Amino acid sequence: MSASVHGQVIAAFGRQYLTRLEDGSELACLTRGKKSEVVCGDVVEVKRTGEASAENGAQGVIERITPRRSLLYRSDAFREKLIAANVTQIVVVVAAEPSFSDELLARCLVAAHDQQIEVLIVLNKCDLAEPAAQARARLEPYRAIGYRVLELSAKQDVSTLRPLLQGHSSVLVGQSGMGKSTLINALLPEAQAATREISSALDSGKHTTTHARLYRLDDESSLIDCPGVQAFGLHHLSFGGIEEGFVEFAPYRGQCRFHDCHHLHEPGCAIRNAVEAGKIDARRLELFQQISQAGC
Ligand SMILES: Nc1nc2c(ncn2[C@@H]2O[C@H](COP(=O)(O)OP(=O)(O)OP(=O)(O)O)[C@@H](O)[C@H]2O)c(=O)[nH]1
Ligand SMILES: [Zn+2]
Repeated sequence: MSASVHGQVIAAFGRQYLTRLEDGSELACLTRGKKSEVVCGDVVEVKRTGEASAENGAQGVIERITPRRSLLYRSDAFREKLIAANVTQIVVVVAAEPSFSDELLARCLVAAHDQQIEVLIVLNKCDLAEPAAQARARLEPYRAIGYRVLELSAKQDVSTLRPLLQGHSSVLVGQSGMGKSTLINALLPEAQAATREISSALDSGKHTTTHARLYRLDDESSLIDCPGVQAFGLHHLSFGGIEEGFVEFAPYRGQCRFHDCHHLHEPGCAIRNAVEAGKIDARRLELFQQISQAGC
């Protein structure tokens, strides 16, 4: 029996995982049991189980997941979908066009706040002047409440993004079409090659574009690319948890007339009063109402 070694999950393909071990080598692994709770970014204890065979690429088994610094996940009433573990920063990619969902953005920010993960919003395709101006205006409320917004054009230059990834374990999320792949390829020209290698190590090339991957940028920095998200359910968060994720509500929380105010139509609502006074953006309250009333 060989001893366990530590590694980090760098790709997840269904129930198969590629791990990078402490010595830099990579090992394809399975988990024990049926339910797969392992996610990209997890630091795991791995036991070697032998050489790969033609029908089974697995060469190790994940014995244990070490405690996570953070866990980003989405959920609906039925299931949870893990996104990334141990990240310190979420990079939400939106684009000048096609038009991005500000509800999805708001949901990502709530999830990040819950896990105490830093947020960076990247507005891509800023070479498209007119749509970029409109997108910038939609992001203005986010800047105003303190979120960092970096404008760039992934097709032209991503050098301004690099220093903001330094020292972080970042996860890149965004709707399909926002230019996430273009961004990754510009940051990591070797990423496409890595993807090919990973898919040959696991699962013979299936699912190449549909699962998360972790890329190392340097010794202190890494980047997880995950599939385009269209929905970000927050079923796992309470009303209060969602409220906290609307950070600009903080000064007014607990000041409504009713202790259990939902900030909908109740009289004496401090949040609605703040909107009327121009202290809170009206669209943000609308998003809060949508998200908190959606039941997830
Ligand atoms: N004008 C312009 N177009 C861009 C830029 N970045 C990406 N695009 C285009 O936007 C489209 C979507 O880009 P992708 O990188 O495939 O987007 P994605 O977010 O990875 O989308 P999925 O692969 O569907 O998840 C492509 O046609 C890109 O060429 C940019 O900076 N400027
Ligand atoms: Zn209220």
